[in-house]
This record gives sequence, structure tokens and C-alpha cells, in this order.
Amino acid sequence: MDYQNKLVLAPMVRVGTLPFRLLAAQYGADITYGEEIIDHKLLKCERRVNEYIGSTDFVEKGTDSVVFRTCHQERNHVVFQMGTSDAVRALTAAKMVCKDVAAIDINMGCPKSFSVSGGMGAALLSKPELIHDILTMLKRNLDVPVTCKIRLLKSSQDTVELARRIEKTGVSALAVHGRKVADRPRDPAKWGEIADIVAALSIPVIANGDVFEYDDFQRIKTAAGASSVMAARGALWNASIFSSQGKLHWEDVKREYVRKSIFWENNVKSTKHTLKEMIMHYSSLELPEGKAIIKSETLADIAKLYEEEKYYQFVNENRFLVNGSR
Ligand SMILES: Cc1cc2nc3c(=O)[nH]c(=O)nc-3n(C[C@H](O)[C@H](O)[C@H](O)COP(=O)(O)O)c2cc1C
Repeated sequence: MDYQNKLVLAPMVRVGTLPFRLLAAQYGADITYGEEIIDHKLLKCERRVNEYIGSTDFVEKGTDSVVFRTCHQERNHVVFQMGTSDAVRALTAAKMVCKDVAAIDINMGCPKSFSVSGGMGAALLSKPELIHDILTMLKRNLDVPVTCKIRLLKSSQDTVELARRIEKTGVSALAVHGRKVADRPRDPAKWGEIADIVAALSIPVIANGDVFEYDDFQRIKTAAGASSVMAARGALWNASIFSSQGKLHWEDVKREYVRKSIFWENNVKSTKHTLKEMIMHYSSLELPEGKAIIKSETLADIAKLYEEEKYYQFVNENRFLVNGSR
């Protein structure tokens, strides 16, 4: 995979499932990260080809619970992001999905207590030996590109030192979220500190933080000197941020997301969460639409709310015709 001059959809828990990734790609994202999935969780899954909807699913054994769903359309640009604290476990999990995705990324930036208490996410930032073990294990044993995503350390010098160690493992690229572990999302991202890392490395750096408009992609790219740029919240609120033609109205983007969620039978919790985030940004969950989203229990409820019942019916009837039975 080429990491030069790419617009990248950032990993987002509960948001970055198949319909959202395809939505971002439709508007112009070149590389789309999936939500972080913990290695333990993937190891409980089996791979199932879902001919009914045309996807490849990783489903928790003995259940119908889809942990990761992908499809051939995104095969060349989807990145599987994993949470791990162990090299052997990471490799075993990565081997399960690596033939179905374009690259494997390790999350080394998540500051949430769930991640950190399990030794994952930002907890790895203070364990360079473990980082080295995980990345070299994956790099030596997988045929797909391996990358990781970090946050800034306390001093720019520390981050540069860590980034150099990461580069030595042979990773294909390094994504840098320009905030420190203690920073809040409202604190401005430190593009200048990403520039220090870019200056010290020869592998591509993907700069991340505070891209809210299409023009911000170029601004951060120039300020940091980065190869590529990654957007999270800006894309969550309006995935057409990736379009060089300018943003579409968020209501239109939301409707397209609802249709994709229906088509790909997205986990209803993921669809609800994503819609709630969009509504909270532009409107309010206290208004009728927000209240109805909170109450909805199925994709059929959501289809009804957005007057997409005909589409819902059409998709399901046509699947029945093509496949004969469910
Ligand atoms: C809803 C949400 C979920 C996130 N989930 C993940 C995740 O699964 N893995 C990860 O590395 N970062 C995750 N992040 C962090 C983003 O990928 C990104 O680094 C951060 O939001 C900064 O980018 P931004 O300023 O464009 O939002 C998440 C952020 C948001 C807003």
C-alpha cells in the first residue's frame, strides 16, 4: 500500500464499521481504518463468507455477533486496527484477517482506562521493548503492511526517539495523533511536534488532529511536512469532508449513511451511535429526531424514521430473490 498523498479515515470505535468506511471512500478517502478491535475478541471469532449480503464476516463463534465485517470493494484500502499488549497474540489475531484487508495497524494512542489497564493503547507508549516485539513479530510474519498509531509523548525529543525506534522495526508508515495522552480533544493538535517526527524519519508519517474542512488536509500536510493526513471527528460529523468538490449538506450524508447501514446490515448500536454523534454536532438529541434514534431498536426502525422503508424492503426482497432463502 502506498502512503503518499493519501486522505485517511481515522479509526473510530463504534463508528468505523463497513458502511461508514464505504461512505468515506465514496466521498474521497483513499485509506479507511476500521474501529479498533481487541486481539482477544478477534481470537474468539471465525471467518464466514456471508453470501446473503456479499461480505466477509468475523463472527464470534457460537453466535451471530459480527465483530468485523468487510467486503471486496474495500479490500485494497481498508486497515484493520488492533488493540493488543502481546506480540504472539497480536500475530495470531492478525493472521486471521490479513488476507481480507490492505494493512494491519496497532493502536498505541488510546488513553481510555479500558485500553490502558489492559496494557494496550497508550500504555504501550511507555514500553518501547514491547512495541518493538509486537511490530517486528507482525512485520516478519505477515505479507501485508504493518503500521501503528501513536500520540505525542511529554517532550518532542521523547516522541522523536520513540518514532525512530518504531521506524527501525520496518513498519510501512507511522500515524501520529498530535496530542499528548493528557490532552483533551478540545486542546489544539500540535502540528509542529508532528513536523519534528517527520523531519527525523524516512518512512511516511500520517498526520492526525483537527482536520475539520477539506482545506485543513493541505494545511496540516504543509505544517507538518507529512506524507498523508488522517481525519476523525471532521469525518464523523460530515464524511464528505474528503471530497475535493466541497462538503455536502450533512442531512444528505446522514441519509446516505442510513442507506449503507441498511444495505450492509450494520450493527444497530453502531448505526445509532454514529447518527447520535452527527445529530449532537449539528442539532440536539433533545429534538424529536434524536429522541427517536435513542428509542430505535432495529435497522427497520431507523429506516422508518428516515422514510427509507421502501429501500429497506427493496434491499431485503432482492436479496431473497438472488439467494432464494435466508
Ligand atoms: C468517536 C471516536 C472514536 C475513536 N476511536 C479510536 C480508535 O478506535 N482507535 C484509535 O487509534 N483512535 C481512535 N480515536 C481517535 C481518532 O482516531 C483521532 O486520533 C482523534 O480523534 C484526533 O483526530 P481528530 O482531531 O481528527 O478528531 C477515536 C476518536 C473518536 C472521536
